[in-house]
Amino acid sequence: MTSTNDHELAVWLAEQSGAELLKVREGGLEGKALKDAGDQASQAVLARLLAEHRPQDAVLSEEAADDRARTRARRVWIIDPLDGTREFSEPPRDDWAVHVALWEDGDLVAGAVAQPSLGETFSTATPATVGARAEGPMRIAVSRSRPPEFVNALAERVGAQLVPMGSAGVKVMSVVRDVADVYVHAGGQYEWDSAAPVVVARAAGLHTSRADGAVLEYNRENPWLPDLLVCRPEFAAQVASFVRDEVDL
Ligand SMILES: Nc1ncnc2c1ncn2[C@@H]1O[C@H](COP(=O)(O)O)[C@@H](OP(=O)(O)O)[C@H]1O
Ligand SMILES: [Mg+2]
Repeated sequence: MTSTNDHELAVWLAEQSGAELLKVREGGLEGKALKDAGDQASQAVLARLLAEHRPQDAVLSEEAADDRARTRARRVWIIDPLDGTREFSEPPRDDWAVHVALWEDGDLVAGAVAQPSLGETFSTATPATVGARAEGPMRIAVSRSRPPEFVNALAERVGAQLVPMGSAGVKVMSVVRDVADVYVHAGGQYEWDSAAPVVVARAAGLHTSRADGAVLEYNRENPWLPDLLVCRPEFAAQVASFVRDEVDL
């Protein structure tokens, strides 16, 4: 790839890694061996290509030692080489993703979320348009393995259906794709789980915040960022006020 802007680079990186992950998945491994092979292969692709194409930039990755010098850097790539590792190891599930985000001077500025099994990449290079929502009750995307404790009470309060699926990126993109209206999470996550999905969702005009409505901050010394709300803007106040009133975050 020749020189390119950060938005296009994010897409290309996520798709290069996605192609590698599809190959790994065809390789006959299972269970933990497949998870580990996927994490390592995708990390290797992203680390190599970032070093080649953006040698000056810092990187925060789920799969690499955290060099805290990044907290003094102007530009930091925040990457999750394989989000939804569990689902990746359960073929033919398609709810896993590659996350590539760029943080610059205080906020997220570019990103891509590839869903290789769907052959789709969502990005800030070509922001998605979120159309009119499908008719019917509110749909809340939640973790299939670790849903927040309060989601059943929230669903009952607002008359919503729960839509369980793997991967934070896939759940955020489900709101972009009008498969869900809201993704709310609490109880644990790191910056790499939400950075790329959040910048892509913002570019599509969606609401993004902490679960209680507070501002999301990235490239902090401690990358623990345990809760998240991404939704159609019209649902943000209702969900965030439920979380503020009813949940100990
Ligand atoms: N309680 C928790 N603590 C730490 N990480 C969590 C978590 N709940 C979810 N996550 C992370 O968020 C991502 C999406 O999870 P889920 O599919 O359950 O919604 C996963 O990333 P990885 O697959 O990259 O590890 C998972 O590890
Ligand atoms: Mg992750």
